[in-house]
Amino acid sequence: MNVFKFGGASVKDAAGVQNLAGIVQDQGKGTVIVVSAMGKMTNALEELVRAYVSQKPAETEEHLLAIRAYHEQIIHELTGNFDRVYQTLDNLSNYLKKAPASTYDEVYDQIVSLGEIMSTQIVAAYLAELGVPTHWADARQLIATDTTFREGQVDWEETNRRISHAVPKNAVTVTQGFIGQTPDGRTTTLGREGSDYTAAIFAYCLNAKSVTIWKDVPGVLNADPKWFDETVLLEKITYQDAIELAYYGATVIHPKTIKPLQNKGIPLYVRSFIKPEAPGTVIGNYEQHLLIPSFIFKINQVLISLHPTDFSFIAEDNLSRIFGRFAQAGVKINLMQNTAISFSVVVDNNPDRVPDLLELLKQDFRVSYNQGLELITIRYYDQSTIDRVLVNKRLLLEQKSRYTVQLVVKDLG
Ligand SMILES: Nc1ncnc2c1ncn2[C@@H]1O[C@H](COP(=O)(O)OP(=O)(O)O)[C@@H](O)[C@H]1O
Ligand SMILES: N[C@@H](CC(=O)OP(=O)(O)O)C(=O)O
Repeated sequence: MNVFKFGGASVKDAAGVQNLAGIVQDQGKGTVIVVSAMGKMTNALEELVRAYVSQKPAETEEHLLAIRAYHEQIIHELTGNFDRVYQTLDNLSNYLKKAPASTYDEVYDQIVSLGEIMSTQIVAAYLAELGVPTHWADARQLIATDTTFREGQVDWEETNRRISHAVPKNAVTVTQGFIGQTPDGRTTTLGREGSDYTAAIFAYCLNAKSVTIWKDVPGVLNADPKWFDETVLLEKITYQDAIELAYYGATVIHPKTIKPLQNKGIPLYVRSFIKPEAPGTVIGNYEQHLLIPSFIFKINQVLISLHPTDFSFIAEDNLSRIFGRFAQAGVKINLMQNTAISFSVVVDNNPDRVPDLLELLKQDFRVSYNQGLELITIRYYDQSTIDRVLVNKRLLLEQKSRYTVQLVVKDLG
């Protein structure tokens, strides 16, 4: 049994859905297909949430209409029974008529999760129309999480129990990435880009033979082609290297994806949905680590520096307070460095979270911050690779370990 994951880019329009069907039709029954929201729908739904929670009816309506039109356009170009998609759109419209009744993050999950619900309803209806025996599985009833909205933590035992009974052998199962449910039935999401992780959860629970994530790139490259002109396809990668690359921000794979697969020795293929016959990249149990340097760029970073307001050093008590504040604000640390009397942290400049974090930190520390920075990570670096990425950049902070260097820079261009 194999698990396939199709991200938003692969199903951004009707041609994408048809292409997916072409790839899936060659597969045996029993295959599980995990699908993300279509195109940039998650971003569009996020904007809808912002308008709705801040009670701007005209803006809310405008976003809703755009979301409806986008899905209707795709449906119009396909054949199949899409009643369930219209039902979901109507449910969303009704939900928005009432005033927001819970926290921002909880409302976010109830709304944003519908992107995945609609994409899978479209894909399942289209596959069924082509005569593929199709089973639409509701991932909310399979992936059990806690109540950490927008970053649901998976209850593996319960999820395993549910998934192992939920996948028929005589059909292709179509399910949603990115979403789950709390014990009392409220929808959660697993964190942005979390559909790869869903594929790994299904594969783990079903002891799958392999997972394939279908992307708009030939496989895992040694740098994001959006930033680098000359990239090299990495044909084979160890789980360890893949975890490190994803952890440092190579967005081609969600960082939580690898560990469950590594634990069961399930290979992860990253292949091109544009050129499905090409072998792509395989991640597995190999001896040899990568032989060429890999580059990871993260833009829109903010460097936050903290200084105690009294005469204390940055020692255990201050550190535990600092980490507590980051956890409270739900902000992940990309890099940290301390001296005796200061502590510097680099994080993604998320407008939903960073302003609250700064307020929390100001309660205990003198805080300064520097926005609009880039974080460059090079795995298997040497001096020439560092020199290459520093052209036209001002270096603010550098951190080296045996295999990895991280550079916080300001673009001077
Ligand atoms: N090392 C890398 N190798 C290949 N692609 C990368 C790498 N790092 C970042 N990317 C980016 O990842 C994108 C694919 O991931 P993503 O957009 O999340 O796909 P999907 O929405 O299908 O899940 C590529 O278009 C590419 O720009
Ligand atoms: N749709 C969600 C989950 C996801 O993983 O999407 P994608 O596979 O398109 O990156 C998001 O955009 O965050």
